[in-house]
Amino acid sequence: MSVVLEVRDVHKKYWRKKALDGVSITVERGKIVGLLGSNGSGKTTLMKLIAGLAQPSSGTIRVAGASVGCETKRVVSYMPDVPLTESWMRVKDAIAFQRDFYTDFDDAKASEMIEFMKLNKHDRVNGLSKGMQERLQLTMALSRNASLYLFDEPIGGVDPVARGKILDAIVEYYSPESSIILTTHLLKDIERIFDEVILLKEGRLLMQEEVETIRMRRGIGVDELFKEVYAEC
Ligand SMILES: Nc1ncnc2c1ncn2[C@@H]1O[C@H](COP(=O)(O)OP(=O)(O)OP(=O)(O)O)[C@@H](O)[C@H]1O
Repeated sequence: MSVVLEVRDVHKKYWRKKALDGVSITVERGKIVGLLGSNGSGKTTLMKLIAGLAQPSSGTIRVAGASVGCETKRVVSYMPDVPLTESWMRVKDAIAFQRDFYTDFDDAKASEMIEFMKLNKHDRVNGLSKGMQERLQLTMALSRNASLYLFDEPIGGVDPVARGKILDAIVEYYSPESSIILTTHLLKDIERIFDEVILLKEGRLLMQEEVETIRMRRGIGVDELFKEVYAEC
């Protein structure tokens, strides 16, 4: 199976604060990976570095074989933990913005997702609830045919009933040729879609392991593992 992401010995410092401290991970194509850790462990920082929105202090990051830069930004679809939309936009403007910006934008997929997410094209984005705003961001990110999707807390504001359906949509709308890295604190709800998990603590990599291996070797799920590992936090 081919590798879509290679992170080697990455350090990131904000002044004296070490946000990432020698992190190395590899993600293969077709995998859905949970990037987990307590608050401030470095998850968003790692995503920003992979997306090319910040530079590592040292170390290397390669996406689909290329160093992070213009080329990799074309194949990485990033949904940050804050909305990407402008206050004047309606839902249709936000979608059009994404279409204009990215050549891999898939109109058919976007239309299907807008319907599935129960979004109204004519609604103003600044009038959307937190959950609806997240549905829009997810629609924008998943409507691209990217190689790597990075979702930072994608459904924290979505109600529990819709959450399950949206998770199913994530699995359905992403291509098996691509990979997803997703951060979340809603482990109980989301762990079922993970193939692997990466655990960060205070900027360091604690483990990268397949969920199946965790279940087989330790006899516990990801939610329980998380509670064990971060018990003292
Ligand atoms: N722009 C910045 N300037 C200074 N320090 C920062 C900056 N961004 C992040 N940090 C620090 O780096 C560390 C890692 O932050 P990061 O946002 O990556 O954590 P996180 O795991 O995503 O946290 P959370 O689960 O709360 O979203 C934290 O100590 C944070 O305060």
